[in-house]
Amino acid sequence: MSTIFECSGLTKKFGSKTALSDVDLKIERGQIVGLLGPNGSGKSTLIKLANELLTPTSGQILIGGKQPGIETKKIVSYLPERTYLNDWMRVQQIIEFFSDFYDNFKPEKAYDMLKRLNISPNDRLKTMSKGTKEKVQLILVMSREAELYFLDEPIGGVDPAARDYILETILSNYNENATVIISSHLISDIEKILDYVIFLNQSKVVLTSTVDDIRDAKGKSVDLLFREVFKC
Ligand SMILES: Nc1ncnc2c1ncn2[C@@H]1O[C@H](COP(=O)(O)OP(=O)(O)OP(=O)(O)O)[C@@H](O)[C@H]1O
Repeated sequence: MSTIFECSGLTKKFGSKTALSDVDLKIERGQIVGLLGPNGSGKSTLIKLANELLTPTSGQILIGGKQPGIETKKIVSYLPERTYLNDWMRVQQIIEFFSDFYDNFKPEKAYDMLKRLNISPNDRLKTMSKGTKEKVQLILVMSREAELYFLDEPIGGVDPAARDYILETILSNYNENATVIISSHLISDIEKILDYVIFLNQSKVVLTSTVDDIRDAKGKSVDLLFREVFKC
């Protein structure tokens, strides 16, 4: 295994507020990683720093051995917490746009996943429900053959019955050497697909573990451990 993402001494302050404090992490290739923590713990800040939407106050990030920049954007596919797509566009037009923009975007994958989730490529985003829009955005992000995927709260608006199916459909399409980092509050829904978890609390990493270790050594589900660690 080789490292796809690492950060050392990573700190982000907004004025007097510290959103991330001296975070050291190393994430290997070929894993699905849950970035978990209560509201305001720093999950989105970490993901935004990795995608250059923010710059660190101090510390360093390396993606595939390189600092975030043009080269890392080629290998990273990012689903932000808020939509950035023009919602008057039809899904088909967005797929054309992504095909032009990203060398590693595979339109056939996008059309296949849309079909499996019963979404018409002819529909405009603005006519879709919140959950369907989320599905479309996730499909677009996962249709790139990236080395690292960042999914910031990917299925919050999707109904519980559809979540498993979406996670399976989307993950069945991704290359097993790639790494997926998912931030989510829906731990019981996503934990079945996770290999590794990072717990953040109040801007710091409080636990990193393989999911197998949590289940075997601690005899707990990730959801139960999360509830214990973050009990109010
Ligand atoms: N642009 C900003 N200006 C000021 N403070 C910010 C900004 N962005 C984030 N913060 C603060 O940094 C901290 C971490 O925020 P972040 O959005 O990373 O948390 P999160 O773990 O993603 O939370 P949630 O689960 O609610 O999405 C919070 O206290 C938040 O208020």
